[in-house]
Amino acid sequence: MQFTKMHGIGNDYVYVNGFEETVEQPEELAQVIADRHFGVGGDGLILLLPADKDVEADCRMRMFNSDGSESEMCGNGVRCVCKLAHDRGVVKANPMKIQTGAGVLTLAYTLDDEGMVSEVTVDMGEPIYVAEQVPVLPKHMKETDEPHTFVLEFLDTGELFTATMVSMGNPHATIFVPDVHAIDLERIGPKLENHPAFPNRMNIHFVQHHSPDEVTMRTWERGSGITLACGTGASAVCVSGVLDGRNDKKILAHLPGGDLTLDWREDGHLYMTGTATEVFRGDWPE
Ligand SMILES: N[C@@H](CCC[C@H](N)C(=O)O)C(=O)O
Repeated sequence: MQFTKMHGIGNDYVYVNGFEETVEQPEELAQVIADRHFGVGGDGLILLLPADKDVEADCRMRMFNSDGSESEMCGNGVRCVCKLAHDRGVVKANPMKIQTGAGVLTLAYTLDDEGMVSEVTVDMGEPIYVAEQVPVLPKHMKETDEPHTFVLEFLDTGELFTATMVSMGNPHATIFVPDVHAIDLERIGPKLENHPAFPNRMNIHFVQHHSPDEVTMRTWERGSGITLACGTGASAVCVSGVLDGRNDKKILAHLPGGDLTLDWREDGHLYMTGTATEVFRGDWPE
């Protein structure tokens, strides 16, 4: 089976072109192929597939975290799927329509001097910020004055975290802090991901504002742990900041692996712009 290693600002996945290859058990494959010591290495596995027959789209993305769990969406991944589909000659449409677990998304892209996709703007659709739909279980948290913001408590240590909940098709909790680098993400991340308030677990983001249009964020991803970037997460961060009155509707987000631009426009849709990069190709198993 041929694979391609790609990343969106350091959020790296092993990609398989399902127009050419068949993957029997993606949940199992994700765990072994994404292993950074015994496999190719990555934050998970992403498949480029034909769209379902009853869906109007150019192709389909399925994404699996490194623990084998499937997520509805991956913002950095969908930009790379767009690049893979275009650069391999599978889809040439621009804009391109990609079926995901969060619906059919529209992506517009620019090409580099060699005619390969370099930067992609994704219409991420309308964010969801009704707590029950994220989903979160309010009975396990303390309410605040904002309907989408709750206080979470660690029962063992008594630590409190005020988090704003937004779904971009997948669930995100954003915690605003004065210094993002002071957070012990390795300790706190898994405890928040698996908090009883989150029936489907949770992607966790700590965010520091520099100004109303510039933030730095660090992420603990559901099913993958610490990653260098999260595109759905950055989108949720932008929306959470607007809901909490902390930032403008258009922001620049600095993530450990690079930058994304997020724009929550008048049409109610969130637009994310960033790069997509191919690193190498190979055969699995060798
Ligand atoms: N890194 C991704 C999100 C991947 C899925 C996430 N871990 C989940 O389980 O929802 C992104 O760029 O959005």
